[in-house]
Amino acid sequence: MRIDVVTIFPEYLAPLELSLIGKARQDGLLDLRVHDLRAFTTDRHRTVDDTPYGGGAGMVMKPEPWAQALAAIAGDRPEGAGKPVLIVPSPAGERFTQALAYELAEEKHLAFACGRYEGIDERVIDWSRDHFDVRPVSLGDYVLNGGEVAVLAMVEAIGRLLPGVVGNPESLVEESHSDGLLEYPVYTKPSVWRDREVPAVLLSGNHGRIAQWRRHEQFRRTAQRRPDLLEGFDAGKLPRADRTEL
Ligand SMILES: N#Cc1c(-c2ccc3ccn(Cc4ccc(CN5CCCCC5)cc4)c3c2)n[nH]c1N
Repeated sequence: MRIDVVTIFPEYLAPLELSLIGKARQDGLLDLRVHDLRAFTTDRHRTVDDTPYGGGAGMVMKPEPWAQALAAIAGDRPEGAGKPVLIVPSPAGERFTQALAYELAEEKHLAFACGRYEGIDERVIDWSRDHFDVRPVSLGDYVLNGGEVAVLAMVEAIGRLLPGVVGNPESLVEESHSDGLLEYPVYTKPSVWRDREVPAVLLSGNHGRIAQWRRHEQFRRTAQRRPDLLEGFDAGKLPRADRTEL
């Protein structure tokens, strides 16, 4: 997969040189390119923002540098390749979820437009639709200062789903949200730590009972912390022992 990121703070994306994503880049599994938006300005002050039409606080990102940067990305593609997906982090976007991460992990080419200030001139989004499949996406219901933190999270969530990135693909199967539920609790040595014991079932070696206990813990935690995830969940799919708890 190729990923392009356009930002006025390229150094904000440095953490993507570390750990699993960094190794995926070294191994050629992920071609991640970070572009400084200011490289696409033409004035001596490398201006990327201006005052908002209609008044209001703050500044808005000028359209032309964005069009130059995005055109360079859209134009640098194999002949006949389909439109890349352009993800525009925004508080007004569709919610980023594990399901969306799986969907985007299937794409060959993603681009991310990291806005700052009060956002990007809306005409850029409209113009981009001729060159990209444009997806405004929100990390969550709170306001950040720009799109870079969202891109760090999204690239990690998407990148770890790519074949070969995570050592043991099994570990992708039982994580939170992969089956619509929160994950079960995990423990390691010592079996007694500061007078706290590991649940005995985990020491039993009975894999059937361990699996049942873990499934129950997923439902218990989800009901307690994220009951919204259980709305519309088909309780009929639950093992009988789980139904009483919900
Ligand atoms: N993903 C994601 C995000 C973001 C995010 C993503 C991208 C940018 C670009 C700039 N900002 C800062 C910002 C955004 C909106 C406002 C409100 N204004 C009100 C008046 C009309 C204009 C907008 C203020 C400042 C961003 C924030 N925040 N939270 C998420 N989950």
